[in-house]
Formats: sequence, structure tokens, C-alpha cells
Amino acid sequence: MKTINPDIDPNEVVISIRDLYKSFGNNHVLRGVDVDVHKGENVVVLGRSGTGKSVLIKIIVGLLQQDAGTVNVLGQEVDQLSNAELRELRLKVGFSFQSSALYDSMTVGENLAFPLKRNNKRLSKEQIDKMVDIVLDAVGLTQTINQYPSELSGGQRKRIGIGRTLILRPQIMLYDEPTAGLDPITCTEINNLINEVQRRFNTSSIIITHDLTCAKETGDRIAVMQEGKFVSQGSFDEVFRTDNDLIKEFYQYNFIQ
Ligand SMILES: Nc1ncnc2c1ncn2[C@@H]1O[C@H](COP(=O)(O)OP(=O)(O)OP(=O)(O)O)[C@@H](O)[C@H]1O
Repeated sequence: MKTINPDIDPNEVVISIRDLYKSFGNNHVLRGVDVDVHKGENVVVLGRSGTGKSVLIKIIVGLLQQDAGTVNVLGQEVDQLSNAELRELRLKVGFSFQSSALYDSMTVGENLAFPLKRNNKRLSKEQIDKMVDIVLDAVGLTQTINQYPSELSGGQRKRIGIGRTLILRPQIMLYDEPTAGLDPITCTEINNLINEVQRRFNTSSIIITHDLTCAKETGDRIAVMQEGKFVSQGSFDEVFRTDNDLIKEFYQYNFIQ
């Protein structure tokens, strides 16, 4: 079970979502989402397939626009931002995709350096090398710097993918199913890494997952999405000590270590 991060600042909200609605035609996906994420907090979003978890993440980074409601990220209303302002915001919000999407033709070191070179043309080679070293150390893969993605295990690729997101030092990390398709030992490594990232870099995170072990190990707070809104939020035990049949069913279908 996760030890709640003592550095969470309850007075600083980094993501604030109020009464959020989003439909695609007659498919009413988000129907009144309310949630806050505090500085330093890992919030796990749990929910069955198709409940709108990925749509929520896409609205947070401005890849989709809501129909109604407000989404405030680091003090800015996302749907009011110009394209240039959105680009700035996205540098502060790291998005770790389900597939780690590394470039196969580049070494691990080059993959990590790539976002830095693209986003900050003034950095010297020494500065870039130093930042690559710091991130490789954080993800525990210093020895892989000259290897190609095809030479890494699935779990290592995932960790480098997270490292590539981290290298821009985002204030917020969004993880979309970080443990999907990984064996239980590798899942544990990724869960530990998510917590390590939180501790070392003081990030706030939203972690989307179906994996209750991941939720239990990484979440300071769990938010359960059902029929387009959050029906329960709290610690893992608070959320699953419930009379809600759908939440009980969700629990029973998962294996808890
Ligand atoms: N761009 C889009 N256009 C039309 N419908 C969409 C679009 N994006 C998502 N949807 C629909 O919104 C609903 C929610 O999708 P979403 O991907 O957010 O689910 P999810 O909760 O993340 O599911 P999973 O756990 O399977 O990833 C689905 O019915 C999906 O078909």
C-alpha cells in the first residue's frame, strides 16, 4: 500500500476540473466531471473501458475541447489558450503514452536528448548530456545509454519512455495505463518508478489504469469514473469499502497482491 506523500500541498491545486461535459454525437462520454489534483499528489483514475478516461486526459492537454465546464491547469483555463500558449503548457505537462513510442533508429541517449534539442535550442552539449544522465539515473537505466530500443525489454522501454517525458522537467505527469501488458514484476518496477518520480521531481500526476495493484501502490487518492463522472474519491481503502455494486464488481475482477 502506498504511503501518502507527506509533501502534498493541500493549498495548491495544479489541476482543477469543474462540471466537465463532452459528447461525440449521441455518445455522452463525460457527464459532469469534478476533480482537483494537488501539488505533489498522485491521483489514480480507475474505470471500465470506454468510460472516458483518455478523453479526460486529452481535454487536460488541449487535444480535445470540452462542450461545457472548466479545466484549469497550472492556473490557466486550457480552452482559452492560444496555440502558442498551449505549446508552452504542454512543456509543463508530461504525457506518457501507452506505447512508449521511442525512435528505433536512435540510441537511448539520443532518444532522451531529442525533446531537449527540439524545445531548447540554446542548451550546450554538456548541459544536455548532464540532463540525460540525471534522467537515466532516475529511471535506473544508466547502463543502457548507447543501446537501441530493440535491445531493451518491454519494461525498460517503458522506463525510458517515462524518462523522455521527464527530461523536460514537467510539473505534472499524465500516465495512460503505465502497466498495461507488462508482467507483474515489471509492473512493480513501473509502480516504484512512478513513486520515485513523484519524490525526486515533486511532480503531481494523474495515473489512468485498470490495474488495481498499480492503483494501490501509486495512488495518494483514487478517483473512480463511472458513466462519465467520478462516483467515488478517496484512499484505496475508502474507495473499496463500499456498497456500490459496480465498484465491488470492479474490485472482484482484479487480482490484488
Ligand atoms: N475523437 C473521438 N471521436 C469520437 N468518439 C470518441 C473520440 N475519442 C473517444 N471517443 C469515444 O469516447 C468514449 C470514451 O473513450 P476513452 O478512450 O476516453 O475511454 P477509456 O475510458 O479511456 O477506455 P479504455 O480504458 O479502454 O482506454 C468511447 O466510446 C470512444 O469511442
